[in-house]
Amino acid sequence: MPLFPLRRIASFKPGQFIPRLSTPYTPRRFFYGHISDSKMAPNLEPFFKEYAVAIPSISAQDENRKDVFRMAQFLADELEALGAQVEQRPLGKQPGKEHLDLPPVVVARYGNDKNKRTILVYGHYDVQPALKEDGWATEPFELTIDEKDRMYGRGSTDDKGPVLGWLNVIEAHRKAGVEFPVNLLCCFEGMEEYGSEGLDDFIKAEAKNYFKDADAVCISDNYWLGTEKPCLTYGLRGCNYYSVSITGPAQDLHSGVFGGSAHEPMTDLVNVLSKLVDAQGNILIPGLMDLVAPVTDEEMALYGDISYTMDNLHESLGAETGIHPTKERTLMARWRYPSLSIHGVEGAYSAPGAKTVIPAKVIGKFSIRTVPNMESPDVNKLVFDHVKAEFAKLNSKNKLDVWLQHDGKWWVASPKHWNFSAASKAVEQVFGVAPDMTREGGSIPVTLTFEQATGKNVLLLPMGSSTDAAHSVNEKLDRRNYIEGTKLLGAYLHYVAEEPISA
Ligand SMILES: C[C@H](N)C(=O)N[C@@H](Cc1c[nH]cn1)C(=O)O
Ligand SMILES: [Zn+2]
Ligand SMILES: [Zn+2]
Repeated sequence: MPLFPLRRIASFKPGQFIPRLSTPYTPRRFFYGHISDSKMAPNLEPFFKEYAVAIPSISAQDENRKDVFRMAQFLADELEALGAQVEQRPLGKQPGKEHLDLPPVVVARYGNDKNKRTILVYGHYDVQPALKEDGWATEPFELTIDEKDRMYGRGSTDDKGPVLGWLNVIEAHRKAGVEFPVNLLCCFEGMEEYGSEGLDDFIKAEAKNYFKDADAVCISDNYWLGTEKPCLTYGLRGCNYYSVSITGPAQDLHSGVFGGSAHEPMTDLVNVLSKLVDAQGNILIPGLMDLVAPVTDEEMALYGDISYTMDNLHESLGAETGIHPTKERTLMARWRYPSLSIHGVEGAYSAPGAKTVIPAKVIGKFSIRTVPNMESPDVNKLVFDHVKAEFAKLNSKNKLDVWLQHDGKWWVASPKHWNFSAASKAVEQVFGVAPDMTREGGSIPVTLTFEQATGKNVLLLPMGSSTDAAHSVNEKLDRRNYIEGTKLLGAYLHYVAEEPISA
């Protein structure tokens, strides 16, 4: 494959004419839902309000399930319009919530040339919850672009931007009249932010069917370590998500009448939660750290070379509240040690004001990010035993229950594979630097499943940067990352086509 088409794809700019293209190239899909951007406005469709960031496809909230389905339909329609063969595969009912259908997996094939490599790309079209009242400066489901070309909106970086990046790559090739370098298989799911319910079985079933031609897998669903230098990622932490409920009185109580004379669920819960993790991030569950693989000298030597500073951490935190004094210790805490986070309490009074209520039932939520060699059943046993033992020490007459909501496995692979070499060359082509090789603190539950079920190498190729605030308020994707990231995905596919077949 000559480099010419690659250069052409990798060097166009938004709004710039490229050969054989009658209109300026604009990755228009992402800009549906946004009208005031003058550069993009001429290319917007009149029905813009319906799409992409504008669809609140929140998988964790039952009332948004219809929106998750709408988002699947949007993607399927877009892929079909681009000439892909698309199917929406049902996954059945949601376990534990049988009144809800799981959103479909949108699978697609673009190209079926036996002489080309086949790349399977995975992404997710569901998003985390978001409310303006959480502290967003703009409406979370209206894409808003500021004067620094930062594109704000829930899902912008996690993971609608990267998913649409793959579609933009197809569109760019079609508009430019450039032959597509590989066959592309797409697998886009709608439950990733809720533990990828149902997808493991689907991947295992399709590994030797729909995905059988895949030569390698690429996932664009994580972030650079900083804001300037891209990275390729070869490891993820897992995630075990727990709920602990405490119930007592038959209904909420007046604290003046019952305070001091009844065991209070919220008091018990706060006591139990305080025994999980200390203020320095140390997990207080006996035996848990014994499950963690020891650090080797070889691994220790890797951290120093990574382009990361404490300033990068402070920039993405928006504060100087890091726990550890050095970048090495910070990266290890994020990549290779477990962490325990307390996320919230259902049933507790959280509105402004001073209501003097004693909640009758509260449910605390926490999760543990897991690492090699922690196995989920071992972690669960230690968690359940510890929570029950700490509750027993309170001598409360309330009732406690603790359970696992969902778990996802950690993953660490070898980056010594043509899949990573191709991505590395693409980063150098598009950004002019060699990428850092990183692991990631977040979780993409199906990564290991793809690796094991297909037997193929899996690469994580992120588009967004460390300041994107995924899962937080004011999530954004910089326009530069979106445009250059789209080029990166395209260039990667061209380099994949050039990698020696024997590798
Ligand atoms: C890294 C990826 N973009 C992501 O955000 N994954 C989620 C997946 C999840 C949700 N519950 C458990 N895992 C994450 O890491 O929180
Ligand atoms: Zn994601
Ligand atoms: Zn996410």
